[in-house]
Amino acid sequence: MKDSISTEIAPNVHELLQQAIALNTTGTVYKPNSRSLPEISGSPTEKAILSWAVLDLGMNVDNPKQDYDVIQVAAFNSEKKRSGVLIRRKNESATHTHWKGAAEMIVAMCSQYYDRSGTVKVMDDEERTEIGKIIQNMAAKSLRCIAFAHTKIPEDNEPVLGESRLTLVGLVGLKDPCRPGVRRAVESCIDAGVSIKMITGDNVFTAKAIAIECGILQPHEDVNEAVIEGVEFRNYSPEERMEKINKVRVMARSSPFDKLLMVQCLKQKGHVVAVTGDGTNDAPALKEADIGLSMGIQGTEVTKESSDIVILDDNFTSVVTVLRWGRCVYNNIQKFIQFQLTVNVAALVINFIAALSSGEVPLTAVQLLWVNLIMDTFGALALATERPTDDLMTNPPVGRSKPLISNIMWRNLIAQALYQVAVLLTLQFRGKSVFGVDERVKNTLIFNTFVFCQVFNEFNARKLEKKNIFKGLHKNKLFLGIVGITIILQVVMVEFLKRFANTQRLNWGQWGSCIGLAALSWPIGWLVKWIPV
Ligand SMILES: Nc1ncnc2c1ncn2[C@@H]1O[C@H](COP(=O)(O)OP(=O)(O)OP(=O)(O)O)[C@@H](O)[C@H]1O
Ligand SMILES: [Ca+2]
Repeated sequence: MKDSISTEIAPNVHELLQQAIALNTTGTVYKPNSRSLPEISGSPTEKAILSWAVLDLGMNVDNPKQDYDVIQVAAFNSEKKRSGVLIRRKNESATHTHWKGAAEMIVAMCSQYYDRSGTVKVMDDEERTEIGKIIQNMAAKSLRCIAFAHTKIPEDNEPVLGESRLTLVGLVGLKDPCRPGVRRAVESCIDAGVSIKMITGDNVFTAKAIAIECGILQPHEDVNEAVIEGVEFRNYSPEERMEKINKVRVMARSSPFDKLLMVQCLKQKGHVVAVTGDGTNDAPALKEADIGLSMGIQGTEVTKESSDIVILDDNFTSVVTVLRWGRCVYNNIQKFIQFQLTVNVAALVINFIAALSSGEVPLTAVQLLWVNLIMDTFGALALATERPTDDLMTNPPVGRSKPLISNIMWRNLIAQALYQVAVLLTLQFRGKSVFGVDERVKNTLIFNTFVFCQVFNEFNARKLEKKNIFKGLHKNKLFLGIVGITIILQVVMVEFLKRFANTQRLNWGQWGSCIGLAALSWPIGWLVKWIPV
């Protein structure tokens, strides 16, 4: 196989290619000793080209380095998408220019080409279209197409790194296969209401093929508006850009500025934007994005510095994990806030009304401190440690301008707070006659009912929307532990800490009433969830 490739290339072309690959590169080949495999490093593209030359063509990249001096270098950048060198053979005065880069751009700089036998031919229009087709065909197979071009500058001419009238040496197609799991990750993101856009430096055809491969585009859909080139996007008026941006899903041949522009437009549209990237050319977009995710292994230092999250394993599927945990934390904070506000509203109202009407408050300072402990520390531990569930990934994303306390939360909160206030005020004003007890026992009844209302409501708070509040409960040991400890401590407060907590012992019937009243918050919570908001 190796031999068949290298013998198909004419000797003079082979030599030019060897110069081009060995001298016009930022990658390196290191061979510790003659028997070990060479270690190749550099950017992914450089690495691919060097390993093709060394391993498949059996080229020696050290020879050209010894024979030639590099006089001038035009380094690769994302704007120009090509790199060039000006070289001179030692003890000769003629110089050679080598260019390598994005195929159609390099071909546009050529006026001649080497044919199969290694003779130079003029590139007329017909051949130009033919070469264009070859590039397109390679791209349609999701290959990144790189072209090599050369020109010899005679000794009496001034040696400059010219960009025209070159001779095309050859084309190579590089495959960057879609990593396993990416397709599924893209799917999960789309299901979660996140739209995915691919911005790449590759040409339109390669970009389209890769986008189809990883599920960003569907194979047979009309991609007229979905695929766009960087220049086209750049040259739109701001209004046009705003109008089209939602439809664009793939942007090809983009410069770093195009990437940045895309993020700015999306943000202006009111979207929350996350960007992933590895190269220096992604840094501006990463910095501008709401969430910048960089790659830990391939990523350059600049990229990592500009990002908020570094994905250590370079795996796109980790984006889904980030999304999942991000939503989980947000959701847990919402649950906690809803729970806290309910307790606060209820405690405030009952003490306020009681103080106004009788001048005495039913809940003492120690009791309120205890309640505070339940809702702050214990509540946070119980509710905020809930692990992500699958249905988080089927909800639409929360918009930039959505309030933290949603209507759903207000609904649940108001219902529970109203119920608690109603029960506690009834106890305050009718408790003594209904239960036939004195002031102190009545106050203990209020305190005990109030605490148990929170215990039951803690279960309600586990789900903001779902009616089954017990789902996954057995997996949350911490929650169950906290509830258990709260109940035990409450019994101790009421039954044994009379002096400290200002309480009176309650009999079985009174305990039953407190718990029964509090338990009603479950059916109330369930009923309330039928009210659409
Ligand atoms: N080392 C290189 N030398 C010459 N041309 C290159 C080199 N690397 C990439 N190219 C060309 O530039 C294009 C990629 O440009 P750029 O690096 O701006 O894109 P990108 O979006 O960062 O791509 P990716 O992250 O997939 O590498 C490629 O399609 C290729 O034609
Ligand atoms: Ca890149």
